[in-house]
Amino acid sequence: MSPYHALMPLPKAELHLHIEGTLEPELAFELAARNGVALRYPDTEALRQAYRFADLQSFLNLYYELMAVLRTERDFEDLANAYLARAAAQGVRHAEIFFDPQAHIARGVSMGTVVEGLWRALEKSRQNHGVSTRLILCFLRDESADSALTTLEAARPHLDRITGIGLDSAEAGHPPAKFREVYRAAADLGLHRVAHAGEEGPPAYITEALDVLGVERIDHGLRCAEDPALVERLVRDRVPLTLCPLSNVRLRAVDSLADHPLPALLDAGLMCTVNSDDPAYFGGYAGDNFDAVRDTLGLGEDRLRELARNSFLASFLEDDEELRAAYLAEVEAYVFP
Ligand code: HPA
Ligand SMILES: [Zn+2]
Repeated sequence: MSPYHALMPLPKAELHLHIEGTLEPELAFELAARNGVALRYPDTEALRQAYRFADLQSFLNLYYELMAVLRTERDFEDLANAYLARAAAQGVRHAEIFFDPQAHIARGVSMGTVVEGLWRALEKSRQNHGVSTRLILCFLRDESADSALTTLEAARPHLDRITGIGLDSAEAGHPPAKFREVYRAAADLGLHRVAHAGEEGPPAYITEALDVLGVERIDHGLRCAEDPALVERLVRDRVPLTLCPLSNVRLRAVDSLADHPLPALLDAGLMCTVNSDDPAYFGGYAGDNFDAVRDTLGLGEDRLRELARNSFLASFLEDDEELRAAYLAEVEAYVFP
């Protein structure tokens, strides 16, 4: 990775971050010991050796397995605080954080434990870490549409903590339209809507997420590059893409970082952002992703500043436009080293 971390202080918002994907091996072992959960790896080094993925599914298998260590409110609080501290050290000023409640409920951990545990860290995040936050509840697209509706129902007592909904997990074979009803219900509740689309799934899933689910941002969206008419639409409507370059390399969505379409997507006029996805698994947090695209894709200062600006413009900060304006001013004032 980057020989030096020049872009760590560039102010940025992180818009594509799965909190369960920030579980570092050290914390996984600490929580396993605290909760008496057995892991099938002898130590952190052995666990790290398992971080070689052939595709999205092979990653998801380990991601869901390790969640077994998360059991109490305190565990979720500790997980979020560890992420926020690392993110702050990499210039993240605002984080919109995904969580996967179905994966926890299936293990007997309640929605309340997850949301209230995360909230303990999030409500003090500006004081403790200098990072503002939002929480986005994701539905697992390889579970049923009914399960998503039940999950939204379970979240109702906690909606004052939740800004929006998303859609993640195994994409291929699980088109966005499967979740039409729960997205309609979430819209009626005044929730923001995003969805993973075009990571492993085809460009048509991006179109469907926009047309059927009414999403405001596309998570990943990488494969839009295969459909020029879709790119034209995304440019015209200024639909933000939350790209995750290091994730794409680790999950083999691209052959190498040098082959990543980010420069071409920016040149096409798309509203791109750069994010970390599951940083404990993919080799880097937000600043690491910025450093990597600068070093490997040769993005210049104008493009890097544009990415940082886009991250705040695409964030769900419409309830605090003053804060968004302050962040945008920080981006414009930033002096590159
Ligand atoms: O990169 C991802 N893609 C889909 N689902 C996910 N859940 C966690 N990370 C991911
Ligand atoms: Zn993701």
